[in-house]
Amino acid sequence: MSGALLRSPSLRRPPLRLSAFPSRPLASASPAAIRAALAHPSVRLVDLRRADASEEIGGRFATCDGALSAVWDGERLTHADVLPADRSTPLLLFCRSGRRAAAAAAFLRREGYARALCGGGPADAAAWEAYGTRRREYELRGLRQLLDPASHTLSYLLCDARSGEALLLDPVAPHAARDVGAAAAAGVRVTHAVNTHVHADHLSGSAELKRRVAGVASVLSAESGGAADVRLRAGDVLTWGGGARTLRALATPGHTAGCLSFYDEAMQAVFTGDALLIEGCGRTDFQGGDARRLYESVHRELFTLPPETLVFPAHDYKGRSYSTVGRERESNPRLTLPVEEFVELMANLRLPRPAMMDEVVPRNLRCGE
Ligand SMILES: N[C@@H](CCC(=O)N[C@@H](CSS)C(=O)NCC(=O)O)C(=O)O
Repeated sequence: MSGALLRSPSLRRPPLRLSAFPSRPLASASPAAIRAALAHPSVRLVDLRRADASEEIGGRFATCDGALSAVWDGERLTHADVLPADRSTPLLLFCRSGRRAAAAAAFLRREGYARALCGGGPADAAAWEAYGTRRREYELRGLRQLLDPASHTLSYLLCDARSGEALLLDPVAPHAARDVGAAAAAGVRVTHAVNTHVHADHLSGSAELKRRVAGVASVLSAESGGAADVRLRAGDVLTWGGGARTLRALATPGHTAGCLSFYDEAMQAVFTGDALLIEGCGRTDFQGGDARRLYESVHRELFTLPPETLVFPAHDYKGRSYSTVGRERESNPRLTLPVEEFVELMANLRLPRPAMMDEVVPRNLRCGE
């Protein structure tokens, strides 16, 4: 059977019951219905976009406080388990214009989320207005989020159009050509390949980028014990983009001994490596890992940032794109535990060792050489 036939909705799904849907199933809810949903104490907001400059309108990425990140692949939510298990929870879905949200809301209603509503998006001014004070705007300043599906690593291309420079955070070796191409497409050239830590699950792309682009500097923390062109310490500020752009290194050890997070205050964003993940955190069972240290450093360095700060982790295993400091501080299921319970939980995760660890850690101590 052809792929097209296999994907045909009519063959895989029961026929639609129109009575189960709003009268305009592929339109956004009315502003009044959006306001009513927002007033519900257990409503969950779901953003179906990647936090990526391609989703900006007029140079601004607009979103809503507390929104969950989820992925709509055109047919389904790729990881439905990011949603609340209780299917009676009211869900207000949004994207850029409301198109993806409308299709996803209809899908979720079929899946039993009877109160899933399409809440439009920032390109639908009437619907977006209804979100009132929950709306928030960011300048992503040319950010591109790039995924390695094999290791679920999220790399970040930060572009500075004015200087023509770009910085790559946590590049993955097999994707060096893609990353250089993404920079070229944005009209910029990579100058820095920054590693939040010595990764254990994939080979750092820093060395491969250096081979492909003259003048790239690899960056790693000094505390990691590794070698790099630039070795940073906590509190150091990495300046790039012709001097116009900065990343402040925050010490967030505990997943490994030398983990740094990078704060871009102008972007209102923090790149957390494997220290803070969306609704999770990095494991602490190798490379100088220490659960208590992780807990304390995340609470001290990250949870004290402004709550609206966007959180960009180096991994997500459920396809999510971003979170915020406020959301993680309030509801991260691990890091909201009392410290002793957190330490015990982390000691009992029983995760398998990353398959490539023995091969990649020695090389990542040299930024992938
Ligand atoms: N299965 C993967 C490794 C998965 C894993 O261990 N992820 C790490 C980050 S990469 S070292 C982690 O900290 N996970 C936390 C968690 O709760 O999952 C592989 O084989 O490479």
